[in-house]
Amino acid sequence: MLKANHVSVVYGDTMVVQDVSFHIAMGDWFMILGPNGAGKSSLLKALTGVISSQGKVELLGQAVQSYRPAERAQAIGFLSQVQAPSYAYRVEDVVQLGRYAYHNGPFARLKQVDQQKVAEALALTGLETMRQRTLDELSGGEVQRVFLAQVFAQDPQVLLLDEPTNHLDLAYQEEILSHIEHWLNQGNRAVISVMHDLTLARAYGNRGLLLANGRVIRQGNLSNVLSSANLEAAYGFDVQSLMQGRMKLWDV
Ligand SMILES: Nc1ncnc2c1ncn2[C@@H]1O[C@H](COP(=O)(O)OP(=O)(O)OP(=O)(O)O)[C@@H](O)[C@H]1O
Repeated sequence: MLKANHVSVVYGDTMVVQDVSFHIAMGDWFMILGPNGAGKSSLLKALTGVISSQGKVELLGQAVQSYRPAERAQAIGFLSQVQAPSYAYRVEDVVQLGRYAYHNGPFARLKQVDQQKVAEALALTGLETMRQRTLDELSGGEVQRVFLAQVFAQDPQVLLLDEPTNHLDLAYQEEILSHIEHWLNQGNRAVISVMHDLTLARAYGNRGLLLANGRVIRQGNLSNVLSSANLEAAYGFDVQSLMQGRMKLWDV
């Protein structure tokens, strides 16, 4: 459903993503992994077509750069790393904005299908009872769920997520990722996410790639990608021994 062919991203005179190619099939949860500054977010943004890149990204057989903005928003849902609402919007208003791509302007009257998609998104994220509350009355994890509900309401075929569990405690991490997994399992969909937590990436993803200094160290099934040797090549130290040593702290 999505193919990246020889994608590179250049800022000024620095190439931060170098000649990356991969494909994603329906049902995949594809993880983009690697250390800080590796180029993960830049690659994700290049996939959406919102930043210019070299190479080609093809979504559903069409170059993503050639989509009109509304068409693109109907195909791709993008959840960025930082959600900083500057106004105390109501939960249902934020979720309804996910239907913006299907209308002429944000104040258009919602049709029955829009109401249904909003209701489904609120149900999928467990926000039905909070729909009248304002964002300033919610916890950080609940706010993250609201923005996830917004991209669910958008009803895209591919969801791009930049660190969806950032700043969330363990319970909320599991909750958000379970909601995404549930969404993915409804069929004809795919998820691509940038993740720092390698254990969560293993638990929820099936395929992915490991980036370091803008280059792919390895891609494919995560069990192969996340080998001890690949992790050491990407992070510059023995990641698996560190994680295993930390796990021993929990032995009683
Ligand atoms: N708009 C920009 N202009 C110039 N340089 C940028 C820009 N955005 C990111 N960079 C640089 O590009 C490199 C890759 O950044 P990117 O955010 O893609 O990395 P990342 O792997 O997502 O990092 P992190 O894990 O820290 O979020 C970094 O060196 C960063 O400083």
